Amino acid sequence: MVTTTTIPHPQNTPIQSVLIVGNYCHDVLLQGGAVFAETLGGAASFISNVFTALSVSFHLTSKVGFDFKYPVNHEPILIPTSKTAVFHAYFDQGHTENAHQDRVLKRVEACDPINQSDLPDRRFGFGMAVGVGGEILPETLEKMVEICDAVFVDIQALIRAFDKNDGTVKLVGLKESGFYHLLPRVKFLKASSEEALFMDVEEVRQWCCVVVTHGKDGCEVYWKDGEMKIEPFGANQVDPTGAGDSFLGGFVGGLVHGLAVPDAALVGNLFGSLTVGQVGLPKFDLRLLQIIKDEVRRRKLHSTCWFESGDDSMSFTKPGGHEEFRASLALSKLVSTCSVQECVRDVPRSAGSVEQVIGPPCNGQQKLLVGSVYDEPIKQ
Ligand SMILES: Nc1ncnc2c1ncn2[C@@H]1O[C@H](COP(=O)(O)OP(=O)(O)O)[C@@H](O)[C@H]1O
Ligand SMILES: O=P([O-])([O-])O[C@@H]1[C@@H](O)[C@H](O)[C@@H](O)[C@H](O)[C@@H]1O
Repeated sequence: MVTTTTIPHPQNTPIQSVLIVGNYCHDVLLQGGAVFAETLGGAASFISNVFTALSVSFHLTSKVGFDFKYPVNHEPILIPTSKTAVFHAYFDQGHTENAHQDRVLKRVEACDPINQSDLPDRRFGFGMAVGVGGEILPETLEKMVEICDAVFVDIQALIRAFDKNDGTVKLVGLKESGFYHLLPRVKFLKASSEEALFMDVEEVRQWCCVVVTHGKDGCEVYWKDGEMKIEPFGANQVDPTGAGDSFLGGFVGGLVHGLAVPDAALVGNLFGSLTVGQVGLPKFDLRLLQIIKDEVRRRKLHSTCWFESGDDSMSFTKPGGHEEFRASLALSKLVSTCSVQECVRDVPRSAGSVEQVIGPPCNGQQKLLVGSVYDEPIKQ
């Protein structure tokens, strides 16, 4: 259905392959009883967007139905007998008794699960289990830990349950999820502060590293022998959707580039903050990206990723210059607020093909009003 056209970036050759597993979905955002945006969604779409921005190569295993309506540059598996997963996000139904919850999510359509046999038959350095609608099964995660050196899991892929009548997303305890026994084979588990209430961080950190994101307050990393807070970046939030996904994309992208955990978590915080400033899937300013990539390259500590060598000792210590790295990333954000900008965007060129081009500024607010190339359905 959709083919990929990649314009090579001479000094930005994609590095080290990552396996992303999770379905794309259609997101409908509602406020005051009305739809204010419809966008491509799913953790897989936000993460691949960040990976493209950071020149990280990846393989995507994602399923959509016959009604999938967005142009994407990584082809999902089309299930002709199924519909694409759809989520409705209600921004004015947050439970006041739960300060962690900023929206109520309903899964109004589900797509097929991702089975072991859907995964590619080769090895990867990194795997990401990032389902949104219950599509990742315990056996799927089991195969991922077999074929990937280091697996990163978004807890939302494991603990979501869906109301039988209206699809309202509820969370179940991690222990009751059916995935608990696999945690010792997982490298990182990421949870938002709301989701972290459904696990015992003290217990889980004995088996795998845990990253808890705290919205505007940044994130916290827990490992067996320690923990640390990673400072946030400022943002003017217009839509929180995908912040956690983009965080994970930036975090893993940083690790793939050879950063230590605290520096990679800063890159995660940066992409989380860039995402909340736009509605739906964010577009990134080209100059901002170049600065981020230059800074990341300068910070690279290892020629290969640290867990390939099996040596964790240095990875959790904030390396010298961490604060300076944060300051330079913060400065890079200023570039995107300048008036004359250029942006990288994926433009549908003909039925079923997309191409990356550099174009005029992308203004997050504008996206809400006029839509964007990502938001534009493929014309039938
Ligand atoms: N309002 C905000 N300002 C700055 N950064 C934010 C904001 N909201 C989220 N982020 C960044 O995105 C990350 C993920 O956001 P969070 O809301 O915790 O996840 P989720 O989208 O899964 O609920 C945070 O750790 C932070 O780095
Ligand atoms: O906002 P976030 O928690 O990072 O992630 C979101 C999911 O929770 C949601 O189910 C999906 O519809 C969104 O597109 C996005 O992936």
